[in-house]
Amino acid sequence: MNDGAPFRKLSIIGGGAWGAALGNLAANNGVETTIWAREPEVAALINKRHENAVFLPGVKLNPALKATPALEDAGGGEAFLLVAPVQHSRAVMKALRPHARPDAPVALCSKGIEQSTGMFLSAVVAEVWPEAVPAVLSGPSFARDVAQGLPTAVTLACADEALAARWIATIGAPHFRLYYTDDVIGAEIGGAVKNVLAIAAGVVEGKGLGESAKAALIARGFAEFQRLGVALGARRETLAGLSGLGDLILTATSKQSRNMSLGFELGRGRSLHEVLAGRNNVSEGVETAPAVADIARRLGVETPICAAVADLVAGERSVDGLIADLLSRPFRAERE
Ligand SMILES: NC(=O)C1=CN([C@@H]2O[C@H](COP(=O)(O)OP(=O)(O)OC[C@H]3O[C@@H](n4cnc5c(N)ncnc54)[C@H](O)[C@@H]3O)[C@@H](O)[C@H]2O)C=CC1
Ligand SMILES: O=C(CO)COP(=O)(O)O
Repeated sequence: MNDGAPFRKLSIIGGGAWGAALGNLAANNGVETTIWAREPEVAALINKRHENAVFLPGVKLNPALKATPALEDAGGGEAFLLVAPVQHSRAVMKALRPHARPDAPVALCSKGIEQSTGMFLSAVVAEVWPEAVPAVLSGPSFARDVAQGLPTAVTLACADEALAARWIATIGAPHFRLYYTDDVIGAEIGGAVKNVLAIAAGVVEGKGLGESAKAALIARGFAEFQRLGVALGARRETLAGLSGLGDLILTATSKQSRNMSLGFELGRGRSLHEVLAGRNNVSEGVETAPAVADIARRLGVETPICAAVADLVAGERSVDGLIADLLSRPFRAERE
């Protein structure tokens, strides 16, 4: 692909750990970058201490990075990175739209499915901000690793290759490598479903079921999201790439993942309510699990692990009962 020019002015909608890490990348590239942070104290910390001490403590950010708690003040970007939790993204996009260029490029960086509608974020954007041109950024990348300059590679999906080149120039870096695809839905599916499977992987670890069980869960989980992905029109190469298998491996094997560590606590016997009450950050898999189970049911695709996570977070079944069910499924051919 040809090189693109970076955007001159970027707005980042969402002041959590990921918004801060991405803002840092853009500011390091000389892009005038403003983060909208919902919490005024987060905006003040970024402006005054150059640190998001609430969601990404201990990491120094580029002093040129600015933040505001007023959404209207973040509307002036030539382009937008959307990094709010998925369940709040529709409301935030609606509120932002009157203050922003209607045809602005929007890169979707959050990972999940809107529970109330079963929609991926590209479909939500098409509904509430129809002239905006969407891209999807997804792949194995913990905010802390990226903000500390550790090497990372992710997928940038966009139907418009020239626009993708501009995104790559805006946030890319030698330690943050972006690989281009035009398979937007493929990139979205990986990021959403891996969070659900990471909860299951955490349960396996919390229950002490062993490394072999974990590997089996990852492989059979990958089979689920391939079946679902293909049914939704994704390409297999995307599902097997950074935004799919790559992110599944990272998230399902590291306790740095909020989804995996949440599953771990559930496996240890704590209730979902207890685990969530002790956290200020987002675990997208909790709301995405029922959405994945619904979509799969509608399409007639079998996703037993995702369905088990949906039952678990709904409080409808116990960990032990769900594990017993999964282990007593009939033997079958691996390709099915
Ligand atoms: N943290 C990471 O390593 C990565 C996160 N992501 C994705 O980025 C998205 C944001 O996650 P993080 O930045 O990690 O968040 P976080 O967990 O660090 O912080 C929570 C964020 O949720 C926001 N929030 C809470 N209630 C809200 C509401 N009603 N309306 C709007 N915003 C609200 C908070 O202001 C805060 O910005 C998620 O979809 C996540 O899956 C993607 C890649 C890496
Ligand atoms: O998406 C991520 C890494 O690629 C972050 O995962 P968690 O949200 O589970 O921490």
